[in-house]
This record gives sequence, structure tokens and C-alpha cells, in this order.
Amino acid sequence: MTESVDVLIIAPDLPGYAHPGDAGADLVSAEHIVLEPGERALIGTGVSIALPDGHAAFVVPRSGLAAKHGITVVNSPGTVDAGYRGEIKVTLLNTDRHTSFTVEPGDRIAQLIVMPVSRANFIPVERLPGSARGAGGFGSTGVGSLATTPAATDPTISTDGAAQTGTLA
Ligand SMILES: O=c1ccn([C@H]2C[C@H](O)[C@@H](COP(=O)(O)OP(=O)(O)OP(=O)(O)O)O2)c(=O)[nH]1
Ligand SMILES: [Mg+2]
Repeated sequence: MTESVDVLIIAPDLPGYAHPGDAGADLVSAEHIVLEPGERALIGTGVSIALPDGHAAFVVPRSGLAAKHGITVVNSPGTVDAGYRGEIKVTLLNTDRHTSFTVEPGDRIAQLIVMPVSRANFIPVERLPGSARGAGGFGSTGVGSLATTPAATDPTISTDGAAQTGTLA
């Protein structure tokens, strides 16, 4: 954890970090809502913020709700832009196939992570510089256990020809 930043906020209750060093501050629901199995809803938090320039906040699921109830955030991580002054809302989804999930006002439904972000200057080029990974992705190093992955056990084995040339047309 690096330095803290000042975030201006309008909220009935301030989002809270449960422990020192936590990255996520819990967001609570401002609404009562019942999510049927497979149902999603856009839920208000009553929170509006002004982030410092060069920062964004990300709305991410709580692992406890995910593991115990199958509750997640549809667009995770939801991106809150520094210039956004509206209410932060959470697109909660009940992935459980059998059990509904009830949200009450004050329930902690997601968490907010404030991060520095870079703005990119997108520079058009004909070729990209080479890299060890090259164009390998989407399981190119094997799926699952590292022990059964040739590329992980023998670094001299390349799993993708593009990684040798290191260029993309
Ligand atoms: O989980 C989220 C995601 C976004 N927002 C707010 C803050 C963000 O700055 C704004 C726009 O989000 P995004 O850019 O992801 O949505 P969009 O569909 O591209 O909408 P827009 O056209 O307004 O940019 O909505 C939330 O409150 N919760
Ligand atoms: Mg947008």
C-alpha cells in the first residue's frame, strides 16, 4: 500500500476499510431488493465521490458473498471515472441457480478500490517490439497445474512460434 489520497465524498455513511492495509472499502446498499436465482439489479449505494485527477475507483465483488451465496458484480470491475459525480451503483448478480438473495439497506454488497491510473497516448506503429510471451495467450502456457506445463518446467521450450520472432504484423 502506497500513499493515501483524498477523495471527496457525499454519503449517508462513509465506505469503510475493515482492516488497516485493506485495499477495498466496503460499499453498502441504499435499497431493499430481492435477487431471484440468475437475476441482476442495479443497486444504489447513496455514495457520490470526486476522485483526484489520475485516479479511478473500481467496484469489485466481495469474496464472502461470492463464495457463500454466488453473488457477484456483473461488470466487475466496475469503473468509476475521476470525473463522475453521480451515485455509485452496483450491478449485483445472483449466480445461484436455486436460492434467492435479499439485500437490505446497509448491507455491504461490494467494495471500492481506488487506484492511480495512466492515460495512454495511443501511438500507431507498423510492428510491435518483441517480448518473451509474444502472441501466446489464452492458455498457451497450459491450463491448470503448473507441474504438467512444459513451458513452466522447461524454460527453453517455447509454446508459441510468435514468441520466437517477437513481432506482430
Ligand atoms: O459499476 C459501476 C460502473 C460505473 N459506474 C458509473 C461511474 C462511471 O464513471 C460511469 C460510467 O461507467 P462506464 O464508462 O463503465 O459505463 P458506460 O456504459 O461506458 O457509460 P458512459 O457512456 O456513461 O461512459 O458509471 C458506477 O456507478 N458503477
Ligand atoms: Mg464509458
